[in-house]
Amino acid sequence: MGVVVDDGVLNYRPGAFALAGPTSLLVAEGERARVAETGRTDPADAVAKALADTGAPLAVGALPFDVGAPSHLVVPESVKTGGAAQLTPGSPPRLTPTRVSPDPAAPDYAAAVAAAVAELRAGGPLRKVVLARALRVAFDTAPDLAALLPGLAAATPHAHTFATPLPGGATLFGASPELLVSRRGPRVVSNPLAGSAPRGSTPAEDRERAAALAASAKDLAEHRVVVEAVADTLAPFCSDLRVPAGPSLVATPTVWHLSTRITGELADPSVSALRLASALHPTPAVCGTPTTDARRAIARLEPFDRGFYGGAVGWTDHSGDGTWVVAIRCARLAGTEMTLYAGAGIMPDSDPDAELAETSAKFATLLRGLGLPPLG
Ligand SMILES: C=C(O[C@H]1C=CC=C(C(=O)O)[C@@H]1O)C(=O)O
Repeated sequence: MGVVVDDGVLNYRPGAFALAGPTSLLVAEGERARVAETGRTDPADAVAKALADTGAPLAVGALPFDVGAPSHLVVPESVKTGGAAQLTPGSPPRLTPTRVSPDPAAPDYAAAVAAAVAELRAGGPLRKVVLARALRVAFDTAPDLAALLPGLAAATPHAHTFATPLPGGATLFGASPELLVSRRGPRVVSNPLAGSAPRGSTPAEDRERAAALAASAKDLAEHRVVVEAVADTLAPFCSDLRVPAGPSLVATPTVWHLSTRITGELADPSVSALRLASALHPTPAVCGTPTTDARRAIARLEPFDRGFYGGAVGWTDHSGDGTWVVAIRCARLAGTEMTLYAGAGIMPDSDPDAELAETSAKFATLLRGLGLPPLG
């Protein structure tokens, strides 16, 4: 197998892996080898072995939210890469669902946030927890991802649009605004996001919301927790690590985020992108801090298994280069059932209604990009 470089438009076919960033595109098809299920261990060694055994240039796939669950990593049959981040251009199709049901219902999500706030204020170890909700959407006929992904990519030009097959025939797909880690030679980049506000409906309101987010003590503290965790994890791997003093603002079509781009030079160039991704995951942007307490709170307060939502999706090659994005703004498609996910970082001064509104704004990225009706 070789990597075919193609600067043109590349087609996505269902069952393939795709990761389309603002300046790059990778589409991988087929399954030459499945990397041995690796729950609770760092999968980087298993992937390196699979690449050495097969002589293949790279592996692709997904890490689940729960680090104790098996990852889904494969050595594909064929890989195409492109410089231009284009899937076949297209406008979003109109999807007509037969049923849309939130899980949990909005008042129950707000109650879970209130319970988390009470725990955060109680003086125990928990400092931040990310609580998610799901939207279960049913259709008469199975939606065609090949038709959906181009519209999603066009609607979210600054995100990484992705699709990755999951065990059992389902697919996780989405438009992640958050780079967990990329490695090119010795150069490492991570771009954590945390602290968010829905976009405004007029330019003036939009500017006000951005300014309020940039000045929000709650959101700045929520963001700092993530930046500190990412920097602390990367520091032992790096001879040089640059962490900006404060965050900047980035916008998705529906949400403002606080963002910090962290860059570094690897001290040991044999450390792969996947090893860095495994060390970083789960960051407090998807879990909370301390990690173990946050994971326990999530298990108690969320009524569903996250599966691969909140995990990581990406590729790593034989030289150790790779790109891994945080699996957010995403959905799981299994036949005629689609489950969308959105979470929010809960801090001691979180307002349950504001966190609910934040998750609704996050759902809107995907709903719009897929041509689904807005939340009622
Ligand atoms: C967990 C999600 O977002 C994370 C990433 C960016 C901002 C976040 C926030 O402000 O809460 C979350 O930490 C999600 O979109 O499902």
